[in-house]
Amino acid sequence: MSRVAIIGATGSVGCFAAHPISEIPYVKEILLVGRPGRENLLEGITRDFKDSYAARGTDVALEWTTDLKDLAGSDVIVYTAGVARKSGEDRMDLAVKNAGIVAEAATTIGEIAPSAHLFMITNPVDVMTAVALKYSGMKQKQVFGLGTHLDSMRLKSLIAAYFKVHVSEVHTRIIGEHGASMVPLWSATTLGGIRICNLPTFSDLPVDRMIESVIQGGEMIIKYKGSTVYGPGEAIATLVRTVLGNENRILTVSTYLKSEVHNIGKGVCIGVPALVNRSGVTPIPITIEPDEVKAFQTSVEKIRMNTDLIFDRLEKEE
Ligand SMILES: NC(=O)C1=CN([C@@H]2O[C@H](COP(=O)(O)OP(=O)(O)OC[C@H]3O[C@@H](n4cnc5c(N)ncnc54)[C@H](O)[C@@H]3O)[C@@H](O)[C@H]2O)C=CC1
Ligand SMILES: O=C([O-])CC(=O)C(=O)O
Repeated sequence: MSRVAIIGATGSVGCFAAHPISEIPYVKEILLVGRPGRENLLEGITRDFKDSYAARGTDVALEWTTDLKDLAGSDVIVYTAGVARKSGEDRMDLAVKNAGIVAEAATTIGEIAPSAHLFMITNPVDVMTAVALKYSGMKQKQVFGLGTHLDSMRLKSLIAAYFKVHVSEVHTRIIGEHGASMVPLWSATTLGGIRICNLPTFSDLPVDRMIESVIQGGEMIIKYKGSTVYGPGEAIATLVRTVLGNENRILTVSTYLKSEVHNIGKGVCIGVPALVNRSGVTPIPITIEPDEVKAFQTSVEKIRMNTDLIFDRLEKEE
């Protein structure tokens, strides 16, 4: 039975994620981690959750801490701490601020919990995954980010609604940046197991409008309600369950690339299909259409440039 720690647990996403994570059958302990000075808030959140566990009949031990040393023995560490964007900002605008926070925490995590899986949520998530990987010194398999999994779920929902089918009938994938340069893989999108491009109605599908809606998905929610919570929270729980349950699912997460996608992106952390199980995350080799290759190349270069800028800055600050 496993122990999951959530760093940034007083924040919107970290706090909500504790709820679906507590429903995962393999989870026995949850540790909520917050900053010093937030003790009362952490105690309040913990008491409130414990009431919900009693009401639901959940047998999970829930504790809180402000000391990263308590991360020892964690199987998965979900990292949600840092600044969130406001409406009108780009996720990349958070890079400088969040990189400093992530680098410091990742260094400690690498020392305290070197065999845990470190699962990054903080934005810009692809760059933060690279920072966490470098500063934790942990293995590539162990450090991964939510990447374009949530974007893929947003597209899945739009396609299911368009065709009026259950979401489970739709398989789709967005790769690349968790941001404006994301790349939808229509070539890998199926409806009831049939490639969507082979459906007579495919030409009517408003693909550009759908992708624009996914790109703007987070922005619109932030504009209307302040933060995205339930989508990311459930998506986080899916990844935690897949790792702890050794479920061998193929999910689109941000991971360290070698040559898996047409030899593009060596050394960059970015969203690609990956096998996810108890040993961690392994990108799977794929072949995609020429226009998708081109778009992925553009997305990779954007993330590479921003990651390099952040690494330079962090090195100068050291
Ligand atoms: N990858 C994805 O799909 C998603 C990523 N996010 C990202 O997750 C992060 C958290 O989002 P929210 O929970 O909405 O933000 P929030 O503002 O509600 O919570 C932020 C949390 O980080 C902590 N924090 C802030 N500054 C810190 C510092 N200097 N050191 C340590 N901890 C610090 C706060 O105490 C709080 O617990 C943001 O970067 C956001 O962009 C959010 C949703 C989805
Ligand atoms: O949009 C944001 O800033 C939060 C996020 O990454 C998402 O919900 O996709």
